[in-house]
Amino acid sequence: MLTTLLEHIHDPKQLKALDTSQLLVLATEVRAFLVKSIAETGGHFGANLGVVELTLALHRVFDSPNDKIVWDVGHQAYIHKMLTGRQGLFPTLRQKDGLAGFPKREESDHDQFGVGHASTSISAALGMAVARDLKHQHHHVVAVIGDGALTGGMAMEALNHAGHLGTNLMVILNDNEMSISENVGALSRYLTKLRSDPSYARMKADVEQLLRRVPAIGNRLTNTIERFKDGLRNIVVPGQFFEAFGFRYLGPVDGHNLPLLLNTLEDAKQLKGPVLLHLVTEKGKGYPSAENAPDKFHAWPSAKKGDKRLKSYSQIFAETLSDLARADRSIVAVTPAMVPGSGLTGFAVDFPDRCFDVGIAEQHAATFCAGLATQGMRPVFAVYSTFLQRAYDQLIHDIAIQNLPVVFAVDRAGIVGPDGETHQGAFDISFVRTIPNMTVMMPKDAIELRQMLATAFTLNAPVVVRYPRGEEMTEEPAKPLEILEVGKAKIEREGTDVALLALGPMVEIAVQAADKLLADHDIRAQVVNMRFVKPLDTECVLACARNMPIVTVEEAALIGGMGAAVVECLADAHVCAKVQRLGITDAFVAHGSRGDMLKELGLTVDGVVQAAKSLCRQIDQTEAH
Ligand SMILES: Cc1ncc(C[n+]2csc(CCOP(=O)(O)OP(=O)(O)O)c2C)c(N)n1
Ligand SMILES: CC(=O)[C@@H](O)[C@H](O)COP(=O)(O)O
Ligand SMILES: [Mg+2]
Repeated sequence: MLTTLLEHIHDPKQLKALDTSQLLVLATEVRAFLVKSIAETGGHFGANLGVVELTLALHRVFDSPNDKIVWDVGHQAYIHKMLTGRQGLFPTLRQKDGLAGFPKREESDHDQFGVGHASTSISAALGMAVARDLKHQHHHVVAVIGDGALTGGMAMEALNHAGHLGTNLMVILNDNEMSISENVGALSRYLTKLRSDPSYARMKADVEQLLRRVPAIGNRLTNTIERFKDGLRNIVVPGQFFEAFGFRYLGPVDGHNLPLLLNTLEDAKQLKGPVLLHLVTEKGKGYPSAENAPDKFHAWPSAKKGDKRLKSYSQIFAETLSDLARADRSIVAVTPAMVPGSGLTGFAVDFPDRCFDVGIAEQHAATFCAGLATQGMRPVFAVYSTFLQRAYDQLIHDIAIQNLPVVFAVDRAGIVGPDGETHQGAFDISFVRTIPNMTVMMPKDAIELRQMLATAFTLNAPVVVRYPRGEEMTEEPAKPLEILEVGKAKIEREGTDVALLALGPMVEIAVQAADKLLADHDIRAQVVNMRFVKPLDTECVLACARNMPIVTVEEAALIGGMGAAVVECLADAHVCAKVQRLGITDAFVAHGSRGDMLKELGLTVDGVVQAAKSLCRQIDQTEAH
């Protein structure tokens, strides 16, 4: 049987024994393995194909885990995982109890920093470098950051600090001109200039040659000459931006030329102080469809939908927004580098002047919305729940205190599935509900999502509409869209034995649980679609609590969630009631399918039935005594 080089790599140290031609063979094998494996499991695709040579070169030149390699976002770390003893786990990628889709410290000593969100690598690597210095150690620290992630404010803050400290740190900028979709912004334009202007490369070579010829004689003269050299460099040598931050800039270098990469890394490794190595790579390299449409192959494309009426919540949000925007010219959409994920591709085409991709910059996006709102615009901040965490102070300081009418379209709220801990939308209710002036709602289905968006624009205050990752059956909405009464829950099913207070997609689970409770246990459950977490329908909650025990069901953290709001309401009204809360317990939810993880949390029909049954049994026992 034919064996491959890759099969025999269990430790990156083994790469040191391979010559360049063997490494080139290995690169081909890695690509083939990656394509086959991700086609089976799904996962992040294009970014990994783009760093095959880089990852091989890094593990050949550096000595992981003693040398620290820190990946930004981490969606491109699959090859790193393959080369560090985890190749056999790829069939379990992003599945429950399987290999994680991002680096995780508990998974391997080679994963130096847990990640999933963008723009953290330079800060984390700098922390590691400073710890090394304080402990008088001598290893290398390397951060690998993409051109998209570099647009994040944190990356700039870290460059600023690293340049100030001046310690040994290598930052590798993996520039493929792409974020998930095309990278945007002035910095991106600057990188394009560095990459593509042949005169830069020519001038750089000429100047370096000229500088080498200038003789260094005598101290005073040397200083003058050095100043002259620096001046010349600043005029014509690319990388001025990074040099101004205190980094030595190297590049641009072809990130797919393995021999060149090996030499460049070996040289760069000898340099002292902060160094930025600018690599030019291609997202999707080696897989033509991904090379031609890197945005579509950021992750392996999901199977085509069979039923045309099945749409993602993101699509329903964006279509509704387009309808509303046609009627109201003040509506604008703002997204932090998530045009396709948020469903905004069509909106961006229809309203190019009213759709703003601000790059990976959630903090800026929030305050940008605030500014728009002060001028009478109606900004919609389309953001994943997990990434909204980045903008908490902006939410309070820039939006809520001034009671500005920003609509937060909070996508991926609840369990997201295969991305795991870093991406679960667990906390938004807890962190938003505590802020004065905020309204928080969650639709049970597509129709309600449309109604809630329309309702949000009737309020002259900040509003969160949260909705899950997933698909919904959708019919053409009745027009005009019904405006909901703010703070009013809806009783979906009358009952007398137990009240199931549910939020979002959990309403359907509760309805099915009520059917089962009646059929199998003769328990009549009342089902309430809470709709609003804030303001809470306290009248409805108290009416339920006075007559029956309560089970709350939500796809959100229990601490601070909708159930917590119900319990606060009872405490404030001095009403004693038996309440069982179902939701995300005080632990991070790992990766796995959405279904698997909801099951683990008891957020299923059976989970609700069990909880309701046991509450009713407790009450029967109390009454029997
Ligand atoms: C704070 C944050 N916002 C948004 C995202 C979603 N996201 C994941 S990868 C990515 C693009 C990153 O682009 P780049 O760093 O250039 O890496 P590439 O995929 O091009 O290799 C985005 C926007 C994220 N992970 N974290
Ligand atoms: C790495 C990252 O943050 C994104 O690529 C994320 O995985 C996208 O998630 P969705 O698939 O839910 O859009
Ligand atoms: Mg990129």
